Amino acid sequence: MHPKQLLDACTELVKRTLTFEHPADAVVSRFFRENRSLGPRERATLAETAYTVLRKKLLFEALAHSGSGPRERRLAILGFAECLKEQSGKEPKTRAREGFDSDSFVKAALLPQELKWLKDCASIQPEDLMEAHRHNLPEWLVAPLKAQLGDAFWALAASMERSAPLDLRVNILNAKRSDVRKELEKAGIQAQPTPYSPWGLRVDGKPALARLDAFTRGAIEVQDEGSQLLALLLDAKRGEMVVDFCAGAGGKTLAVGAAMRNTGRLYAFDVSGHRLDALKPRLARSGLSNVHPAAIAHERDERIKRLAGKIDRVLVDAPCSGLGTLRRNPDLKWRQSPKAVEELTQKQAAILESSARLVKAGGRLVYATCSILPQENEAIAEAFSAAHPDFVPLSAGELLEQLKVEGGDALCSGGEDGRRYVRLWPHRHETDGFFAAVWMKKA
Ligand SMILES: C[S@@+](CC[C@H](N)C(=O)[O-])C[C@H]1O[C@@H](n2cnc3c(N)ncnc32)[C@H](O)[C@@H]1O
Repeated sequence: MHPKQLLDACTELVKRTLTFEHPADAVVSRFFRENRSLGPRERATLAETAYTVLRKKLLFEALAHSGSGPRERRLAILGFAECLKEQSGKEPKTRAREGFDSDSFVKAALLPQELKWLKDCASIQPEDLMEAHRHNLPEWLVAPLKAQLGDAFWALAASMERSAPLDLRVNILNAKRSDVRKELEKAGIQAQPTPYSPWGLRVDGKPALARLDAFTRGAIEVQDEGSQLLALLLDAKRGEMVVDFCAGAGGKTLAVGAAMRNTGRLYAFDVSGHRLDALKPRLARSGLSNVHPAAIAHERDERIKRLAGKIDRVLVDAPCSGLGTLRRNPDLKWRQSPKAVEELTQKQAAILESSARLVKAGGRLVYATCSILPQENEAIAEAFSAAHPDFVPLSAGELLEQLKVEGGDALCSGGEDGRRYVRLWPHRHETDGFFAAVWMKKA
């Protein structure tokens, strides 16, 4: 596709994502379905351009006050130029061999006056920008993040403007991490063991995985290292009765089922039958037969009542604002609101309350989110502890130590020993932002 046409397509995609009517990943997927002839590199440029605009929306909107032509085109030009620079920096050898030069590509796409405007924008120094144009976050999010992080707020804001690494979880039921690593290397894919999760591999770049044998035979699944750690924290054992209360498409379910070595019984509940449907092909690949997906009407469903007091381990990966995943879902910072978060906290408390009824004496309860807001995390956990003296809070740091996670203390915060909760941050741990609290039901 000619650079001019690609920029036009980027402009259209940027326009659609900025309506915020649907999640950006759904808008991008739909756009690709409507334009099936797009090649992999064009798709990558389109998606990254749209995501760059979402990540740096406040800065780009300020820059787009100058220049000429439709506003969406100006925003798309800024995202397009940045994305191409990034791409050429990441794969210099391959693309240089193909004669690709990002500057000439951008030049070929732009009108002369647009090129001049882009150069003027690039000459602005970061220190001359207003604060909001440097952090690109909505004001309502800034105060709670600064209160938690102090000066490290800026490192978080910068990390949220980058894309997340590609992490894989090796299915320990049918593969070994070291073998899978070698197999990927043979396919030209470099990967390193993740620093904390014993199941993880962090892949260089963003290679296509779906056609790899390791993928089709269920030896690997794409899963952020942080998400793997939450499944690990449940520490589900062979032969146990386990519930994944908010299983969704089953990222954590699959990890927990493999940790149970395909024994016992693992119920995967969710109110969304649609999400549970997405678990089925993954389940088929994984070789697990101990997982029982079931759609529930709500958290007080009859099925829950029947299992009350019978379950060894319950994982509550609660619906949340998702603000820990801004590297992957940058649109969330513009789609969420304080009101939506407030509503979510009520849902989270209700789900935790109901799911706790399942836990048997001596059993374990894990509450987790991919949020970085204390009201969805520590506040929910502390209110639950206060209302339930029969649930003993466990130290996440101690549990990670028992699970032989090296440097596990650095993943934790809160409580008397500073290790009560798992608290993962993109700028500190290179994972999405995650929270987890663990309790044991008194015998
Ligand atoms: C954070 S997502 C789960 C992600 C999933 N555990 C994974 O690792 O891929 C939260 C899930 O909670 C589900 N949910 C929302 N309300 C619920 C409820 N009352 N009871 C059970 N699940 C609920 C949503 O449908 C969504 O799939």
